[in-house]
Amino acid sequence: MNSGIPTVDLSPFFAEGDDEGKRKAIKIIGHACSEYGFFQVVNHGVPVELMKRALALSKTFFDYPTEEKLKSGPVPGTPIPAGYSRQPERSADKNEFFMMFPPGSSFNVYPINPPGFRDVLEEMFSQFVNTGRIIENIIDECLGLPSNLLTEYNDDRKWDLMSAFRYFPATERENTGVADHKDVNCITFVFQDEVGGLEVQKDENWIPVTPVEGTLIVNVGDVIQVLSNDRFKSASHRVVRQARDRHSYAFFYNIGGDKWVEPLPQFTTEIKEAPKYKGFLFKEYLQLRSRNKTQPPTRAEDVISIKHYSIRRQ
Ligand SMILES: O=C(O)CCC(=O)C(=O)O
Ligand SMILES: [Fe+2]
Repeated sequence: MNSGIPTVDLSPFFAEGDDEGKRKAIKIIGHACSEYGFFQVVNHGVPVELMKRALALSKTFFDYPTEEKLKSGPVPGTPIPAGYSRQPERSADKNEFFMMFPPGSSFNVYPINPPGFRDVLEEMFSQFVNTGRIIENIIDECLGLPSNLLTEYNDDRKWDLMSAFRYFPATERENTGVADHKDVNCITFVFQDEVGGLEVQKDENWIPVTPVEGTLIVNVGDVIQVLSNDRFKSASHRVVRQARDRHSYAFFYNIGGDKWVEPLPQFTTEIKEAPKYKGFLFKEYLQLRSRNKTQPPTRAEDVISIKHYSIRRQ
């Protein structure tokens, strides 16, 4: 099925010896990351049955009355809203979500019902971390970096997070599920139910990503764009609401907040190219980005994106 973005079979990375298969996959992913910033994967290691179960359980959860869902709302005073939340009324984004940090994190809040939801969420989280490592190694290869460079740099898994989303049906006047944005993190995984609605911007066009069961959508975020000095792009994407409720999961393979992010020497000094970004502390960027939501600027040009750090040349 033509879903609009390239599809890659990751099975060679789970078997010994298929070097030809690996080379092929690396070639498609390298091309996809520079042209689209997005691709999708099959045979990615996350069990398809687990993904289906996760969607079924989150649908059950989001169908509960609000007061029931709010029992697993964020603990007051925690810096990040783990558990169940709904986008603020004035936000353009119209969705509710359940967010978690790595299993064992003291921020996490889990609902008692539906039974099994917590186990499935925790299992999904660990599976995503494994697939994240594989993609990270592939990105090293695609970019011609020493193997393990990204894994050694990205050695703090505490900042990873996963969300289950429910988007409300479009109305006659509004259809924004998530307004267009670029992800801040390293690598994002998304899967959506059969309703669909995710769209990726390429050049001036919005490409709808057709839902295919068991497929994971992968995109590179701003961190990879900066490290690669724009070799790989963090693409704008959005969710357009449909006639029916739409459910999805997103996993954000992040980096530690204390990491310094700047173009790697392999793409600057070593090849005598100018850096396109100044360096920054990751958590400072996260803070600026979260302000876009908590105190939305009135002028569109004041919304913070990775351009905030770009070095403009005459
Ligand atoms: O729900 C989705 O399909 C994607 C959500 C998304 O882009 C995000 O949360 O950054
Ligand atoms: Fe996103």
